[in-house]
Amino acid sequence: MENTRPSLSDLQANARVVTLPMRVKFRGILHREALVFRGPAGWGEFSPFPEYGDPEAASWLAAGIEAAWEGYPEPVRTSVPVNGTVPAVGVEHVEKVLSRFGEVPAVKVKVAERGQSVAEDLARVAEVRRLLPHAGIRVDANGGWDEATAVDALEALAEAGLEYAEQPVAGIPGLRAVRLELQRRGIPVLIAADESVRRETDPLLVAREDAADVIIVKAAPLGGVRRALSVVAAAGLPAVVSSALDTSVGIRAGVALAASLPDLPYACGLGTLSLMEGDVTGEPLLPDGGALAVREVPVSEELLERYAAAPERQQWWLDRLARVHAQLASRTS
Ligand SMILES: O=C(O)CCC(=O)C1=CC=C[C@@H](O)[C@@H]1C(=O)O
Ligand SMILES: [Mg+2]
Repeated sequence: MENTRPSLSDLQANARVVTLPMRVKFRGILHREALVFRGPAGWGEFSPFPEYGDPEAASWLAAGIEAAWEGYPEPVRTSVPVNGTVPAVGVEHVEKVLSRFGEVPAVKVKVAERGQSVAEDLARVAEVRRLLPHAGIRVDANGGWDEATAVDALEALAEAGLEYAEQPVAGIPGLRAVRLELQRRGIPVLIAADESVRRETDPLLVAREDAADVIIVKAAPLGGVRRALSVVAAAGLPAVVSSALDTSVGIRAGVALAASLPDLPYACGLGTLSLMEGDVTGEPLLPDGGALAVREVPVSEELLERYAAAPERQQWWLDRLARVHAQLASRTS
């Protein structure tokens, strides 16, 4: 992709930094910052979470460059099913959060939030089950449980009927141990790996180690749609496409990935614009009838201005862009 790699000044020429307000706290934040840039093939996004280091952020930049300089592969479907996403809110807020997604075939519920108990997780999941008796339910612990707590919690949660449990514990050995213990006890919960795919140097290790039944794939941390497609093909496990809490520009990449996968057995975690108050387009990629259309995203100059980040945050992102661009340039492939 050497000939499609833009120079730093190519990227800077059309780069914009936004701070988008969120409707509900997610990952502990109420504002999502993102840098978007325009290239010959359209808009791309560069929005690694602020705490991520430059080497990890390089894959996110590769994904943005793919979008803006190469475009996406041919889709094999015209829309992709999406799940609703329920952050670690109190039971009394679940209905309101769910209402923002409309009708969805599945719901992902965040669990194991720091400072909360398994009882609170069980109550949140039970409330989703009460409100949506027929939806698929999956939980995401973001590695927040230890092994013993994970097995006990999943035994209790299994009663709600889970599609899978995403990253119940941190790390590949832990995932493998929990998966084996669930099997040994006959607890019917599949294990999905998220951080153990996107934050490992080798995204295929978790599959080789037999540590998961399902992999979560995100276009930005995996270095773009084409790279994510090859990870899925090589892993040989069912894949769930999910968002990185992106603007509609980044969600478009997730949609392209989901639309190009030969098999799409699960609803995608790409409905997250329902958690956001602002976006860079007047036509956000929001779920409609439980699905997102595979379509382009017209970026709005007016919204780029309305949500423009404060000058010091713009500078922070532009400095980061320069450092990470240098990282990417120093890689051989
Ligand atoms: O998968 C979904 O339903 C929504 C996306 C989502 O949960 C996430 C997006 C971005 C960062 C992560 O903390 C989180 C995840 O862990 O999957
Ligand atoms: Mg996750």
